[in-house]
Amino acid sequence: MLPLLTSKQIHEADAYTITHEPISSIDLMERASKAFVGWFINHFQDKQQSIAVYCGTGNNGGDGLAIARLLHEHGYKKLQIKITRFSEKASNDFNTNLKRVVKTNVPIAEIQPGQEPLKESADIIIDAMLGSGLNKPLEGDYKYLVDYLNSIDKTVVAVDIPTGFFTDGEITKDATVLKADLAITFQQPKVNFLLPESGQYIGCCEVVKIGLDETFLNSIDTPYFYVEEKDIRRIIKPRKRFSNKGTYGHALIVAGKEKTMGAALLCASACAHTGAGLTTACIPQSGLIALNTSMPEIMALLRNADELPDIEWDKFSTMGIGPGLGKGNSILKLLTAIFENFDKPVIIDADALNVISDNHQLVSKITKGSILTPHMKEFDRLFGEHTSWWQRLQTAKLKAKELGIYIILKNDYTIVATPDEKLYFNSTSNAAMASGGMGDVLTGVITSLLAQKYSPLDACLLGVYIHGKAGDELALPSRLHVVLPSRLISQIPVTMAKLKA
Ligand SMILES: NC(=O)C1=CN([C@@H]2O[C@H](COP(=O)(O)OP(=O)(O)OC[C@H]3O[C@@H](n4cnc5c(N)ncnc54)[C@H](OP(=O)(O)O)[C@@H]3O)[C@@H](O)[C@H]2O)[C@@H](O)CC1
Ligand SMILES: Nc1ncnc2c1ncn2[C@@H]1O[C@H](COP(=O)(O)OP(=O)(O)O)[C@@H](O)[C@H]1O
Ligand SMILES: [K+]
Repeated sequence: MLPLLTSKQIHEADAYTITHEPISSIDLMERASKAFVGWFINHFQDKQQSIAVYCGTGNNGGDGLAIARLLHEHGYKKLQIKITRFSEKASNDFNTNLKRVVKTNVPIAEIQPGQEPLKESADIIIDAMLGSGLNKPLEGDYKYLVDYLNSIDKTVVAVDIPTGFFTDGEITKDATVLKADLAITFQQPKVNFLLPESGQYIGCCEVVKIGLDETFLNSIDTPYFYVEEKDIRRIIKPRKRFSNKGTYGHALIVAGKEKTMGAALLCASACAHTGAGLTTACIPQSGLIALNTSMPEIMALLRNADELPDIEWDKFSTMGIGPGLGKGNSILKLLTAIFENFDKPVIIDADALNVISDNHQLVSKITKGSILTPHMKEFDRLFGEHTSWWQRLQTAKLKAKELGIYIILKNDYTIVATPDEKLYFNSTSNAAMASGGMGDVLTGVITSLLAQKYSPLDACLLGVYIHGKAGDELALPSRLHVVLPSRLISQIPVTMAKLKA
């Protein structure tokens, strides 16, 4: 699990590494700059392209100067450096790197406060003006320059962090940020890179390791974690010899109504494909033929609008409730009955979440350890309108603790909030998965894992990861535009096998 740090904590890790490795700060800057250049030269191989390196006068600018020198040494011919002398202060490492780069004869221009930006004609802009030292929104000279650079629509590669972008805290709607096609960031992704609001500022992000002290990084107290494949490999369990269907639990999928039976079918199918020993779908009579013809493996428990279905509570290991279920009084009664009679954690999604939003007294009745899987709109219906994802993170953390539940906030980097106030960011999935029914599949996957006796936390982390990974395996190699949920379902056993290999 990679702990994600705030800017302040990254500065602490920086200082710790300098003292304890030990390494001088100028050498650490050189290491970071080399890591940047290593990635850059692999991806921008045309050495005839013109490159302008914009440098502030802090350490981000110091990196920029070192990067310009290293690119010069690698044979990049058309380099120029532009220093923003907007402050009288300059860091020691900036000054050292300035002395070093002067010897290369790469042309250097300085932009003074109040000066019109120099007309920029370079093909590529390397942004090394401000990084993790940003301490206020851009205004004045920086804002003017960044607005100009944004207006000329060049390829921008940010060093560590785009100028003007706060790595933690709320991203305000009117922020001025130098939009980066690519951010090559040091050591680890920054929390705000993983939130949807960053999409308009950062085209894509690459993380390059710079050798900060790993033991120290892992010891820092943070609620934010990034889930990697090695974490998932530790969680996923093998199918054992002599096991039988009873070993892997019996899941009940409570879903579907006449015109949204597809949601129930997707959810139940995903549940079976993820390995539940038995799957039963609690559906209306109108869906029975569809269920029996499309998935003979799955059993049916019929329900009608007028009375509660006859659920044998002890029979089921867990329940996944909500996809295509519909709303209204009968569903309210059904949910209430489940919360009153079934004492194991359940998974609550889609319409079931909306019924809870409309009947807020149900929130406190949700069985402890249960898992809610809202997308952004369902989340806001449940817990109130939010104007930013940072706010949503804080609410998810608070509510997961208060209610003793797990909240899976679905997104590009889906977030799992836990009762012990941690937030885990998933690292798989892609935009080809933005297709109706994909959330129903996720609910089936997680229900299946809970039925197989994974703890709620492991079921959340593993389920979200597998779901996204199956989508990645299908979409990324051939750059598929779209992956349909039913296709993703058939990939799940393959994905799980690879993770266990
Ligand atoms: N561990 C790592 O990851 C490593 C990090 N390294 C690099 O160091 C970078 C961080 O460097 P840094 O701390 O010197 O901060 P940086 O971003 O250059 O800002 C400098 C000054 O800008 C100013 N300023 C702030 N906001 C402003 C505003 N809105 N408008 C105008 N001015 C503003 C502010 O001055 P002040 O406001 O205090 O006068 C501040 O002191 C990091 O991103 C990475 O590139 C590597 O070299 C080595 C390992
Ligand atoms: N752009 C995207 N990048 C990554 N994952 C995505 C993207 N769009 C959707 N997904 C994933 O697909 C699922 C969509 O869930 P949801 O919105 O509930 O769909 P539905 O209600 O249609 O079943 C979520 O797991 C989400 O993480
Ligand atoms: K920068």
